[in-house]
Amino acid sequence: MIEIKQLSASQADFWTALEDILAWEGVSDDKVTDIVKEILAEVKSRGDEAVLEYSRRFDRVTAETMSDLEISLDRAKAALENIPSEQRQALEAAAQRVRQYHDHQKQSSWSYTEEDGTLLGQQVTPLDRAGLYVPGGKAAYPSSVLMNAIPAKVAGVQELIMVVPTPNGEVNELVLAAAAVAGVDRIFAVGGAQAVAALAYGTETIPQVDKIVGPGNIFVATAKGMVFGTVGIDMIAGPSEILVICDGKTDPDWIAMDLFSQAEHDEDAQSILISPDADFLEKVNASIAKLLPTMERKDIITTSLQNRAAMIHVEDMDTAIEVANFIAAEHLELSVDDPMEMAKKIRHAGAIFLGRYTPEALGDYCAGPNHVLPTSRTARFSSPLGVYDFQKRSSLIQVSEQGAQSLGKVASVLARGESLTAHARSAEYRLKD
Ligand SMILES: NC(=O)c1ccc[n+]([C@@H]2O[C@H](COP(=O)([O-])OP(=O)(O)OC[C@H]3O[C@@H](n4cnc5c(N)ncnc54)[C@H](O)[C@@H]3O)[C@@H](O)[C@H]2O)c1
Ligand SMILES: N[C@H](CO)Cc1c[nH]c[nH+]1
Ligand SMILES: [Zn+2]
Repeated sequence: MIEIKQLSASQADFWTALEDILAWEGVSDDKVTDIVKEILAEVKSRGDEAVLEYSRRFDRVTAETMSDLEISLDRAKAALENIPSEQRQALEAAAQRVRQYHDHQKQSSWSYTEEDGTLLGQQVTPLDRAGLYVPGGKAAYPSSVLMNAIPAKVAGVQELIMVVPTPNGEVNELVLAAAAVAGVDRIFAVGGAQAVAALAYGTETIPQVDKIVGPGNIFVATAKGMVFGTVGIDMIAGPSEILVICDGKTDPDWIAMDLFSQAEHDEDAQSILISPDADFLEKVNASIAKLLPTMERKDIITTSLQNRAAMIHVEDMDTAIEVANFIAAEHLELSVDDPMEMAKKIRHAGAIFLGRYTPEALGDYCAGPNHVLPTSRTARFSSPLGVYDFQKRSSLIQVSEQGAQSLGKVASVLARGESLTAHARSAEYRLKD
């Protein structure tokens, strides 16, 4: 019988117990840090040769040269032609919804003109070249291809370089088909820290990019953290998480399966249920015991639930909200009568799924919003991957002759206060008297 931690928000040590459950040990592993540092240094100095060596070692590919690891766009288009039509239609339907949603996020340049003719504003431009990391070690993620590539395309990024590991040299046809649907420009069958390093520093074959986006395991996340500064990154995403708040009136089998849906990603994934109804928590425990043996990935789910899941009993919904805001989960399901009212009180969550008919899984594939989301409590300060991650802003300043008189005096005083004489004189040269 699977043992899931049962907590009560009224127990004396509740908040410390919760913090223990939320702590993700993977983040502070010195061994991983050392391995990733070495991989980055080797790829930086030896380029393709090092990428090939690591791909042979970690992904067991048999490629002789880096060009063997480039997958042509014709190959991706052929994959799209050859997958079953049901899969092609699903990919295209999902892509269309993701595109439509992200179209709303596109930011435009803006400016305003002051009375004296001075113009101020921001010019919004896309990145030139983005690197898309598509995870592929334990499972293949065509949906992540769409979620990474489509916002970049909407932003107007000129070149999208996708990397994806192909364990044992096995290429996933749906991943390639998704790359064709989303308009990726180049694809390399490379994963892990070596892929991140290649995108960050560039190699003889893999072009250097301006920003690397996309989720991945601890090696990928650590590498992204280390190359930040050389290139931009979207976020450091940890294992998937789901938090469900339920009033006890949803079918317990539905809630059990929603918890499984994230647990099946990874042994380190986290699933938490909060309810004011103690009997309901028991019913979900029973559903879990009943449904677990039917799951294809029951071993991963079992480890994830045993190590990282929790059932939390609360006195009322206000406490449920307080706990949810503390957890700041990647995905938050509000399985209650009036989810919209409750959502107004949620301050921290990557994505909020409203109502009993909105399982998180629909957001993973086709609702439209991005599924690359802040994890490990980082929703307190970061947001879903979006078009804005592929756009940057330059300030626009055009001072009129008249404006230069008033601004010049202010700047001159402040510059002299900082003992920066060249600044002061530069402003003063434009003064008429
Ligand atoms: N947040 C999201 O949107 C999202 C989406 C999909 C997947 N995910 C998460 O992404 C992760 C994917 O992980 P994954 O492992 O399946 O694929 P991955 O592509 O992230 O990692 C596979 C790579 O890890 C490297 N690696 C493995 N063992 C290594 C070792 N001992 N030393 C050095 N390098 C090693 C290999 O190079 C391999 O190519 C999961 O945690 C999953 O939950 C998140
Ligand atoms: N739930 C994952 C993000 O945490 C995304 C995903 C891809 N495929 C299925 N799920
Ligand atoms: Zn998922």
